[in-house]
Amino acid sequence: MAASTVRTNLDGKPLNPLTILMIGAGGFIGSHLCEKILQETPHKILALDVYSDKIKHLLEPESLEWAGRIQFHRINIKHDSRLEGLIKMSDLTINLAAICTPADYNTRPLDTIYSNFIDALPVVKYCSENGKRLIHFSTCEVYGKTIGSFLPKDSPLRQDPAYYLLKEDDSPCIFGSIEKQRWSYACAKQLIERLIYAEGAENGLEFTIVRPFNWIGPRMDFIPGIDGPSEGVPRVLACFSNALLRREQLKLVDGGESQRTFVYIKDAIEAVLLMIENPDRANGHIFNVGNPNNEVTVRQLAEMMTAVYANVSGEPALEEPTVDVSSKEFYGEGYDDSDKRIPDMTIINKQLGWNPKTSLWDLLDSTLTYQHKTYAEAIKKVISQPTTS
Ligand SMILES: NC(=O)c1ccc[n+]([C@@H]2O[C@H](COP(=O)([O-])OP(=O)(O)OC[C@H]3O[C@@H](n4cnc5c(N)ncnc54)[C@H](O)[C@@H]3O)[C@@H](O)[C@H]2O)c1
Ligand SMILES: O=C(O)[C@H]1O[C@H](OP(=O)(O)OP(=O)(O)OC[C@H]2O[C@@H](n3ccc(=O)[nH]c3=O)[C@H](O)[C@@H]2O)[C@H](O)[C@@H](O)[C@@H]1O
Repeated sequence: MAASTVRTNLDGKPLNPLTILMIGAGGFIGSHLCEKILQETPHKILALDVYSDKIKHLLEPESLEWAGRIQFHRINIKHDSRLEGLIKMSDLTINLAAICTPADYNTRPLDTIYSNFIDALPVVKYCSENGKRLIHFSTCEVYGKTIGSFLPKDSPLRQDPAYYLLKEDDSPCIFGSIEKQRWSYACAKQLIERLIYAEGAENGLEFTIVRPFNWIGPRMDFIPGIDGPSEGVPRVLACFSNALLRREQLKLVDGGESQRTFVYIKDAIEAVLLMIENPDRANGHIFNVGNPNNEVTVRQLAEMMTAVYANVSGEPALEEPTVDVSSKEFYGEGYDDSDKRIPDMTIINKQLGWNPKTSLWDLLDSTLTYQHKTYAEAIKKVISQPTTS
């Protein structure tokens, strides 16, 4: 960034350098957000996480252009008295910390609820008490299931956007029964959203809530047995990448009929930077951030990833690249699913003028090129090792 450039926000006001406390900076979204802020803005980051592997390249070597603008704090927000001090030192707090892999929601519901609700409480409280701005990461899962999912399969109303389009200020939150522990995450996220909203209404907290719709790209989650637990189940991008790298079949849960819209992480991060730098337009709002043009069923996603990976790796795809598995077998008791997730973009368009750019083919191409370069050799080594009995 040229030192002489005067950066302005969407209303033409000059931008002053901010100190940003980023909680969960060492995760997938945090690592991309740190990169963007360091490369394109003069802001300082206090990066807080229990892990730093995904931002190691930003922390060292110290000779990098942004040395001095990022400081890592290895802190668990569950129990650390330094949290309030860091919030006080910052102009803005961004909270990304969460357990957010669906395999955990029904198998570790207590950890999921504590992580997404209880552990976020002090962050909200300290921001509110100290008059500090908060950008909190929620999820599109707060919408749960669509109204249309309760209609008969052949109902023409299912084609009507009124029955599936997810709107921040209008759509209801529809979860399954309490035994369906899948919804522990969505419910905890919904309650923290309501608490933040109430802090805004009653105590004047300046807040923005982000609802990401399946952001994907490099550094998402982990590859089991390589940089994560060998029995771990990450989100779908990493599950399918892992299978492709190992030349195993991609598992389609309950037929792979659920639909998702995927957005490229680099497009989504542009939206977050707009929120950071335009508080007058972002405060008090909840924003869907997704790409309504990139909708596929999970089965279609598997087919696309198989085709792209064959191209990227130069290895032909398996003759039968996918296999059906039941959700009970894959995730265990208590799993349930969102049927369809299309974000309404009216609010983010109006407030921030943001639109996603990258097609699903293009984002899968760059992401799977990254996965191949990063993991293919390591996987080959693991596979060639004799297994111990
Ligand atoms: N990736 C997506 O598409 C997506 C979609 C919806 C919502 N979200 C939300 O966005 C946020 C970030 O998601 P992500 O994909 O980067 O997940 P991630 O798991 O990669 O990142 C979360 C980070 O928070 C850290 N963390 C968790 N608990 C902590 C604690 N107690 N103290 C300190 N650090 C802690 C983790 O170590 C991790 O680095 C989450 O709140 C998630 O619910 C993400
Ligand atoms: O990314 C989001 O916007 C949100 O949604 C995700 O939830 P989900 O999309 O259900 O999670 P994925 O693991 O990405 O699964 C997507 C779909 O693929 C299916 N799947 C997953 C993995 C697999 O190997 N096979 C498979 O068919 C799942 O059953 C689900 O229908 C996670 O809950 C969160 O990270 C986040 O809040």
